[in-house]
Amino acid sequence: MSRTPPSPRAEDAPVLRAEGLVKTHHGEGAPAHAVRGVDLAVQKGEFVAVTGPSGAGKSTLLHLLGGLQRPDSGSVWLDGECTDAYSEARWAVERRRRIGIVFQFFNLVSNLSVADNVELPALLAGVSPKQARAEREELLAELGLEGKERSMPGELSGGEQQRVALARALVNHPPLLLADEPAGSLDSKGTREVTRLLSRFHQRGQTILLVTHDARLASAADRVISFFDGRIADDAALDGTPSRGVGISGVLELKD
Ligand SMILES: Nc1ncnc2c1ncn2[C@@H]1O[C@H](COP(=O)(O)OP(=O)(O)OP(=O)(O)O)[C@@H](O)[C@H]1O
Repeated sequence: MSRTPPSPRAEDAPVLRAEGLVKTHHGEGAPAHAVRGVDLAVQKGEFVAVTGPSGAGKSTLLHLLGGLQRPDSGSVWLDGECTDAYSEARWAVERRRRIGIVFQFFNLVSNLSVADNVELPALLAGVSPKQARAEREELLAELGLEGKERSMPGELSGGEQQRVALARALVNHPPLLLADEPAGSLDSKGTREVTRLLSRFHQRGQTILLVTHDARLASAADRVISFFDGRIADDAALDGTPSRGVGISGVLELKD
């Protein structure tokens, strides 16, 4: 019989916690052991970047943390609450309420205007149309998108579309923002823009977990996790706090 982990609802519980996460993808070829046992806690107000080579399992990890994929084993806690028993519908609700997600290719609804894209998650969460509109206006002004409300996503630059995606992810004031390569399809100007905006939201207290190849983007974080072959190889605060991981060289030695 499987044991349900305890769900302490402590005041100081991490915004996000994962324990023993494992995920293997079964596609056409050999099984891909994308996540091989990950323990992780993200505290309120942290800005964490997960970096690592292509295929290391970074996106899979982010999908597990946001409930977009289910782990084979292990558990995820949101604000101290275990998500093991969450249905798909419950995860969808929690993603609207507690987790904003930004993807590399924006995932905006192409036949909805900028304004409607940003307001949609608020309306789905039961916010009144008046309040959703007010939130949208404030965020679009903050993100330098005034005057673009009636534009369709296809009429915007990549950087602008990513700013709309950021507004949509933040419209319900989620305690946690997850971002999967948010600058992956942008040029260097767009990358600088996204980096600056994430830093600004972080300075205001937004908790962020970001997956990226981009060193500039990772350098905006205050903690960088190196992910290698499905495991955390290194986990270090950028203020000189000693690493808590075994180090990438340690992992390479272990593999040899
Ligand atoms: N849906 C899937 N079906 C089969 N294999 C998958 C699937 N998703 C990911 N994989 C495999 O799992 C491994 C980890 O992929 P993942 O996308 O998590 O890595 P990543 O570190 O995010 O890579 P990248 O930086 O290139 O996006 C890879 O070997 C990938 O091919």
